[in-house]
Amino acid sequence: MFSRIAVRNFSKSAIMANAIKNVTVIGSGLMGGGVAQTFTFRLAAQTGHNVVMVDVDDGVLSKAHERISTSMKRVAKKKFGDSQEEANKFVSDSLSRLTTSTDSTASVKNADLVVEAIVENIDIKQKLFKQLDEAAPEHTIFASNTSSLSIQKIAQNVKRKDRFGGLHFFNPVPVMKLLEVIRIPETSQATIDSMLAWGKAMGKVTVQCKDTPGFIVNRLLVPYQGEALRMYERGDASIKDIDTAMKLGTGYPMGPFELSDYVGLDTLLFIIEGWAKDYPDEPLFKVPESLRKLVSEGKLGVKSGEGFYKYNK
Ligand SMILES: CC(=O)CC(=O)SCCNC(=O)CCNC(=O)[C@H](O)C(C)(C)COP(=O)(O)OP(=O)(O)OC[C@H]1O[C@@H](n2cnc3c(N)ncnc32)[C@H](O)[C@@H]1OP(=O)(O)O
Ligand SMILES: NC(=O)C1=CN([C@@H]2O[C@H](COP(=O)(O)OP(=O)(O)OC[C@H]3O[C@@H](n4cnc5c(N)ncnc54)[C@H](O)[C@@H]3O)[C@@H](O)[C@H]2O)C=CC1
Repeated sequence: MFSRIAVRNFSKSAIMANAIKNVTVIGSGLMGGGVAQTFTFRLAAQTGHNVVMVDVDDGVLSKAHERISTSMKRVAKKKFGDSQEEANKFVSDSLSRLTTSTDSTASVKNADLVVEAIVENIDIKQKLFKQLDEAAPEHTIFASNTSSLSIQKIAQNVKRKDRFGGLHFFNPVPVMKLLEVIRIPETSQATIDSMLAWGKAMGKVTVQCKDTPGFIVNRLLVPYQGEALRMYERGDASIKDIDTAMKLGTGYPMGPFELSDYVGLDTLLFIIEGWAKDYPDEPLFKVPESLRKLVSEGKLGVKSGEGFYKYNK
């Protein structure tokens, strides 16, 4: 009985995921590159899908493509250890379904799903989606990977609000199993079902959430990171000891300072500043001064070579 239900559920999601043949990922930095990598890897097993990876910066696109290609070769070597021929075929078949573009509007002309992962700026996201709304076919589903902005605000200038939602991935995307699926009041059930099915087809475990600040994970995680910074600022414990305590005391893979460096201190500051502005009475959204100082000094974490810790670039 259980297995019959499972089979029925699987085939329902497989059918819905199958309706999505062409996916466009806009923004190919840390997150978009990871999203495109995940989609390309999964698509290799499901013929007929195509991924377009878009960025305004040609250099970012070539780097992302190179990273995907290197990872793909590594995976192929593991998968087809003794057959170089099969490994090469796997890599070339997969990469033949991945194209790159610097033209956002042209890239959505055949898209069934668009995942936006551009800079965390409401004006730029709104402007992009307005252009995409005019260029994409009527059935295309739009999703934002925003960490902290309101999906409703991002969708403000878009007519297809019933085909708009959030698909929030986690860093590093190919490794982290979770995908948050976010609805706005106008999002249709068919859109949510397609997004859930797509997430599952991409190997993710999905959870659903309303369009509230930080959705599930960041609403809990960002205040925790803020509290760790305030604990350090008060002099209650050192950065290293707080990280050690949370790793060994709770089993987290990274302590709050390591994780902040990993996510990017500029990204973290941007999230907290935005919420502090919108919710001035919420003490958990207060901006920690030590965070502001590091960002003003250009110390952004792993990506800049220094944050709370130093890294070899
Ligand atoms: C800000 C937001 O909006 C939301 C967010 O993203 S919040 C941040 C969420 N992310 C986290 O909390 C990450 C916490 N950290 C971790 O889970 C782990 O430390 C980690 C997965 C990053 C690294 O784990 P680790 O075991 O120390 O790393 P490592 O042994 O190097 O790698 C494990 C595997 O992951 C792979 N991997 C690691 N980083 C990767 C990346 N960036 N891309 C692709 N693969 C990666 C490695 O290749 C390795 O694969 P194999 O086992 O096939 O060789
Ligand atoms: N950094 C993180 O850990 C996470 C970030 N996010 C969200 O993902 C989104 C992207 O973040 P990151 O990848 O970290 O940023 P990033 O800075 O690494 O990448 C953003 C990319 O978007 C490109 N871009 C900017 N404007 C564009 C436009 N109009 N059209 C096409 N490309 C454009 C930039 O050239 C850059 O390559 C943000 O909304 C962020 O909040 C979500 C989960 C985790």
